[in-house]
Amino acid sequence: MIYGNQIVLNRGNYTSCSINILGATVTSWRIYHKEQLFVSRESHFSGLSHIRGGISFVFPHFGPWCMGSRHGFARNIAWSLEQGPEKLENGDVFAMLSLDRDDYTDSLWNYKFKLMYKITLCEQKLIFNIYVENTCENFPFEFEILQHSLFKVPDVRKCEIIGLRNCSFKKAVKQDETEVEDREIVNISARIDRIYAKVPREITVSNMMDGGTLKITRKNTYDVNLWNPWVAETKQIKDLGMIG
Ligand SMILES: O=P(O)(O)OC[C@H]1O[C@H](O)[C@H](O)[C@@H](O)[C@@H]1O
Repeated sequence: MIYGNQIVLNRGNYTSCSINILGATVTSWRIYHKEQLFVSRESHFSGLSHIRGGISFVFPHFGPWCMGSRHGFARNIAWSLEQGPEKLENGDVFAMLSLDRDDYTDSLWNYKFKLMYKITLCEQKLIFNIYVENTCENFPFEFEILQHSLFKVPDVRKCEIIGLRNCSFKKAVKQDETEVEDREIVNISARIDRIYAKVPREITVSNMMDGGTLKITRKNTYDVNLWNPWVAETKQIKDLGMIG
């Protein structure tokens, strides 16, 4: 179903996923009624800036960018609905969105590209397929991509992240220094902003909604960004709605 800018994948049994065409941002993922994602109530949905929360699509650059705003342009502009929402025989529902170069993206990053983003809602799983096409082979380009995901959890201090042991990481503020994670279980009890490199294909996060464990499995991506702004930084991010 499509409601204005929202594409809704409905699998029945109170399991659904909403995608806003602004940035192809996944703004809701409910499993049996329970919301799994955090989206700020103060978020702009007007296109003035990216949607604060959910799963946003970072492309073609991660972090501060000399060509444009932080984390690139893909999360700030409207994507097109290419296909769907469509139900598969097994009951899963998918939608395919796309983003093509245009004069605006040329003005920031002059490469001919097309992104295709397929989101499939399964019973207790979301599957993402990302395709990046260079539509002008004479001009190869490099890019960075990230699904910047903000999860809703009852108490982040109780979440246990497994799978990062022995991975090297850089702190976002000290990009030149590399350290190595020595913990089997990583907890979050203060501000954290790290980029882990060469992370194994699967990581898990326990004590998510209803005490469940989230398994994140990736293919052809190697780095993981772990960010929690904690109290002080949270107050500085105006559209998080935690001022005061
Ligand atoms: O405020 P944003 O541009 O959405 O960035 C939010 C965060 O994104 C990533 O997680 C970076 O590692 C952080 O340094 C940054 O604060």
